[in-house]
Amino acid sequence: MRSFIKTFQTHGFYLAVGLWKYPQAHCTVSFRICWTPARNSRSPSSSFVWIGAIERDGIKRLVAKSERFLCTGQTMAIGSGEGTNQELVSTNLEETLPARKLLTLVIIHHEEKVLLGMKKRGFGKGYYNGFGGKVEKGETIEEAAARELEEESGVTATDMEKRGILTFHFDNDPVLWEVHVFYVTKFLGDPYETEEMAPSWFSVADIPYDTMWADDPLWYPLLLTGQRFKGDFFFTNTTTLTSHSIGVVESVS
Ligand SMILES: CNc1ncnc2c1ncn2[C@@H]1O[C@H](COP(=O)(O)OP(=O)(O)OP(=O)(O)O)[C@@H](O)[C@H]1O
Repeated sequence: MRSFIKTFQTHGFYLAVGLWKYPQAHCTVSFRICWTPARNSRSPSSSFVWIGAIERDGIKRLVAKSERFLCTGQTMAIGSGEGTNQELVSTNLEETLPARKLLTLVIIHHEEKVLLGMKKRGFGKGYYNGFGGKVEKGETIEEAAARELEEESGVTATDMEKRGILTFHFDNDPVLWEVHVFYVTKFLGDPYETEEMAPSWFSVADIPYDTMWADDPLWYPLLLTGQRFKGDFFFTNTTTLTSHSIGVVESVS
């Protein structure tokens, strides 16, 4: 985590400006706080105005407009509620970010065709998709992508490149799903049917979007034309896409 916080004093007011960067979580938290000094040491709370923003994957959200500030000596805490008995939300802003689950998705594009698998069980059963799954403890995202590809299709990628990050928000799940998308054109072995997936080749013009996740037609064209991208997708009832934002980016690392 990289961070800075600066405080200023002027005309009886204090001003704090801060910035936290969380490269691991692709996230930046910034804030400006203006507050009046505490009236006395037994009443350390003072009124203040807070303007904060969380920027994640290039998308900025305003997180708060005003709250109460607990200021005791050199320590500062962000709280909600009134008065000095306010509930402490967190002294560590990282804890206020929503939980994320990391997943991978590998798309093989070879000789004008795309390899997709019909999912035979579990999440997304009945849909064609690339190959992937959850990142397990102790492995990198790249290792997870290579492992899932081998487990689900029997092939080994030799030129895997990360090309996209997609965040899925489901209205029935507080955990965000962060899917790292990898592009492969070279591989070893012949794909075969496994317990989880039945693979087939499709020409680019015949990708079966009708039997795929609703977000897929929004980013496959970017992937297949050499672009890098980041997107946010909001689903209700697990499979209905209600809104989204997607953009081409320079780098996805
Ligand atoms: C919502 N829109 C979506 N659009 C496109 N692809 C989506 C997706 N949502 C999930 N995916 C992918 O679906 C796979 C699920 O993986 P999933 O079977 O749950 O993982 P894993 O193999 O680890 O599970 P089990 O071993 O069965 O527990 C995984 O590649 C993930 O990236």
